[in-house]
Amino acid sequence: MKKSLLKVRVMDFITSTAILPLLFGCVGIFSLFKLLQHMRMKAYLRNAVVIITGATSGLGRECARVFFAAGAKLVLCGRNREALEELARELAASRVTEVQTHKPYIVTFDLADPGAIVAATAEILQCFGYVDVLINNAGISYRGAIIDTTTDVDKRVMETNYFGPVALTKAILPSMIKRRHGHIVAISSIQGKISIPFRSAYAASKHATQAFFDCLRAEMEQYEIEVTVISPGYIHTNLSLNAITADGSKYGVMDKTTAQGRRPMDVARDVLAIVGKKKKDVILADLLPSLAIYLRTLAPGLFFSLMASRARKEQKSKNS
Ligand SMILES: NC(=O)C1=CN([C@@H]2O[C@H](COP(=O)(O)OP(=O)(O)OC[C@H]3O[C@@H](n4cnc5c(N)ncnc54)[C@H](OP(=O)(O)O)[C@@H]3O)[C@@H](O)[C@H]2O)C=CC1
Ligand SMILES: CCCCCCCCCCCCCCCC(=O)OCC(=O)COP(=O)(O)O
Repeated sequence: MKKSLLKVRVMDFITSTAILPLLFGCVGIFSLFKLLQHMRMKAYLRNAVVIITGATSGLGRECARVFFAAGAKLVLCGRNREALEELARELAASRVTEVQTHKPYIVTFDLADPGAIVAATAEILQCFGYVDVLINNAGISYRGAIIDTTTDVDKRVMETNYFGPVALTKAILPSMIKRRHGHIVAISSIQGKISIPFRSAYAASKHATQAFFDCLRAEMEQYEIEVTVISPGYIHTNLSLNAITADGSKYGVMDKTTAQGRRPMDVARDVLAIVGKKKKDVILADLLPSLAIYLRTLAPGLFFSLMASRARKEQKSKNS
């Protein structure tokens, strides 16, 4: 049959049957579903009390911008009060017309200090009475060979990336359980799913994060508390500059991979949508890291060989 004749026959079929109205109906229902989802997401975050840790820089700072614009009552956390105050001033000066915005509240504490976490939680609960969303975003990275790394460094990374967020989450949880409402978010990493050489402490802390919050999700379902783990790939932030090395000194280098990473503002917008949609576990990365995760699961032997070869190459370039 000629191509043009086939086209005419197909068009005839479409117009003479109920396919066209059905097609329009499906598109209409889909658009309506999307609109309702968007409205529900906006209502979920409007006036919600949202704690963001690590709001002084990078992803946390951009999350603060997008959650502020969504009408959340923000609690900005970090160690540097001046940086948080500057951000709060900037947010207050920004013009958001769509929703009513709220002056952010600032709390400074070090995630490596359990006493400070308890005091900060008490302050937040006294001020707001409750917390709707806790975003465990603060974190520190690390570069070094296991053989050279002091246990103090391993502990420092675990304290900031794992024990701190766990302690903060545990401090907030009872108030959420009482209300049978709340949402805990953990910003993990692709390195919470796969481990790459010379990142042992960081990858271990992110794997532990994934495991803890997966357990939490299961335990909290009965209280209607949501748990979301987000695993981003590289983001263009100060993470590598602030990373610590095997002896605990600052790495202080903007790695090429980090510099070429996604814009923190774009990742923050994704975080907002993921939280608004109450997703449970999301990988926010390009194809290669996503494939690497599948490879680790489906062909671990091959994945381990690739990582060993990567380690050899990195070691060689360090020695030369
Ligand atoms: N950048 C990337 O490529 C990726 C980042 N991530 C994750 O994203 C999250 C945010 O990192 P990013 O924005 O990139 O990095 P930044 O270094 O820009 O920000 C890290 C934030 O964590 C805070 N922080 C660090 N240590 C402590 C501590 N002991 N107590 C309290 N706060 C602390 C810092 O605050 P301050 O020092 O001012 O107190 C800062 O606000 C981290 O969990 C990171 O692992 C995940 C995947 C990729
Ligand atoms: C079927 C073919 C699969 C090919 C897979 C090849 C394996 C390639 C390995 C890719 C490794 C990607 C690592 C991504 C790491 C990442 O995104 O980490 C995010 C961070 O947390 C960055 O922190 P850092 O301090 O390490 O900069």
